[in-house]
Amino acid sequence: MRRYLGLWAELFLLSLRRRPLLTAAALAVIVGNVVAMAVCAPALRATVDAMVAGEAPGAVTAAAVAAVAYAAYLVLQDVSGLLRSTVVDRIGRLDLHPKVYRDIAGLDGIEHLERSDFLDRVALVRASPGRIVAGLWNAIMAVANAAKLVVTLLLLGTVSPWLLPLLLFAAAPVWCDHRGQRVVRRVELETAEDLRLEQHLADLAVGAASGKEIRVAGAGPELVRRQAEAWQRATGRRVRAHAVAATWRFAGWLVFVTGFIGGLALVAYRTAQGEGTVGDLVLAVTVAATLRQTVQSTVTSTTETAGAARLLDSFLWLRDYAATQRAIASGTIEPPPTLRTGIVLESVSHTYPGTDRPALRDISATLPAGAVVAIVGEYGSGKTTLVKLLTKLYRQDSGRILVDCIDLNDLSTHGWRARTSAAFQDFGRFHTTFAETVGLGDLPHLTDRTRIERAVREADAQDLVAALPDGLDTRLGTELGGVDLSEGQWQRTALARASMRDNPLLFVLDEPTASLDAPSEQAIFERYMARARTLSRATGAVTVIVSHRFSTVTGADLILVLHRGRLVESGTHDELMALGGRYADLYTIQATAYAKETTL
Ligand SMILES: Nc1ncnc2c1ncn2[C@@H]1O[C@H](COP(=O)(O)OP(=O)(O)OP(=O)(O)O)[C@@H](O)[C@H]1O
Repeated sequence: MRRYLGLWAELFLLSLRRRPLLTAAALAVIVGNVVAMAVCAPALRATVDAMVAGEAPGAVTAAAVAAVAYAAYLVLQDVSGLLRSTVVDRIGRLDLHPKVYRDIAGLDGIEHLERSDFLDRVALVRASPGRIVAGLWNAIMAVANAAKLVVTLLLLGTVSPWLLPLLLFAAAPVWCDHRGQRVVRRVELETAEDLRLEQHLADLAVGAASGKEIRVAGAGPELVRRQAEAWQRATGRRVRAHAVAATWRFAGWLVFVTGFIGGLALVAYRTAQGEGTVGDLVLAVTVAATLRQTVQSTVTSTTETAGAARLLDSFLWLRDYAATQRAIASGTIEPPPTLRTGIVLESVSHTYPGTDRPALRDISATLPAGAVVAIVGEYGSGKTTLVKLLTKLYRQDSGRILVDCIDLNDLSTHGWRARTSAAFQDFGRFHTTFAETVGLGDLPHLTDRTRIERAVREADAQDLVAALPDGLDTRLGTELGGVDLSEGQWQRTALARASMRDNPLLFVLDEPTASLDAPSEQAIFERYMARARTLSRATGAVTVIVSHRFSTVTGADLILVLHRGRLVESGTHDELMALGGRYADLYTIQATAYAKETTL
């Protein structure tokens, strides 16, 4: 609870700082609403008593006060809702959420993007913009409603202490409503899976991604039948649950009406006996009539405040996570202008969070300055993991990575990234203009046409650009009215993006040609080998190429062979072939298979 109070205090100060007028107005309206309610019923009683006593001026004044208070109560009630939703929306969407996104996007590593507990929480927080701030205002409303309840009880007490049990009768509809809602919520939870299934089947049946397969297989009608079945199962149970809730609500109202009539009969009896005034009777009727509403609002605002706990927990967890990561993430040393020694791996091991098996075990190797280093190995052998460590997307569990004798952990992440270029196998598809999608590879040169055109040439993508309707200015991505590209064409945009920086110290190509045909792949590799030589002369850059196809990397200066997370062999192509070990075996198998393919 202390953490929530801390968060609410912080949100309240944020609201006051960012929207001072709106926040103050919302608070003033809430307080005004409580005051108007406290004034209205006693003013009505005074009006009736003055009329009965024949005091016309007093009756008129009291009636005017009652009318103004009642009008103010109604107007402020409406305005309060409006102001609260405005402040919640503005602070939630414009101030709080962008801050959370900045915090998350600003994290150095990508561990969080591959953790399901993190992604679940992000999804929850994203789906509820404003609900975190609404939690604060629900808490304020819970306090205001409790104040209204106290006022109501005080007023009833002034008529007769016997009216105080009316609170219990007023609580009956709220309790019954709660019971009914519990049934609805339980059934909603139990049927959520059926509805998710229904949604999934609907997406499959009409979605573009699966459209071809569904049509060829003729599975459409079957999918629709299963979708309808899931829908009926879920909605049938939900309708029945709502009927049960309605019965509970009716029973609650019956109890309240019984108590209400009893209470009024009591006050009427006392008035007839001369123990109270007619004004008391009017006050009792007025206050008792609003009592249920007040109890209901108090319970609703309290329940909503408590109900937001899961969301608040997720939000606080994300913030803590971001703060912890920021605290450990970055070093401060700027990378050297050029590499002299290179990159040295000393007994590097890494296990992904939530897994038991190390993805890399005890890797020691030297990646000399200016060298082209190929990392080869079978699926899941740890190639990409090694690349993720070199680009500081993850931090190794043990061992050291030295860049010209400086520990990579001590290098400024921002500085190291500014001197790193990379094309990954799971490349991004940015739906913007072709020029921008390439220019994003080096943000300070986002609009530098000469550089973009050069990067396009390096990725051998000139023919692709020439075929686009507006050349470099063509918008990509059909959702935004642009052009869609094939897998291989998207991959070329990623390669061009990775070619934007002209002075990297580390140049990574992680399966950069997996979506390209064999001749394009060969041409690209030759081009990037040449680029690596140029970079090597300019900055001593290390070029790391990850590939499954051994034939493409035979020209590398050093080949590292990984197997189940271990470095099992290293050397040049000739050395490894002479060794006759794992590399030689796999190379021969691939070369034979390729030769068969080409002679068929
Ligand atoms: N984010 C992650 N969380 C947990 N385990 C992971 C994660 N990424 C990779 N792994 C596991 O680590 C091991 C090495 O994966 P890695 O992606 O480095 O292999 P790879 O050699 O690049 O494979 P591929 O050739 O298929 O790309 C695999 O067993 C993989 O399942």
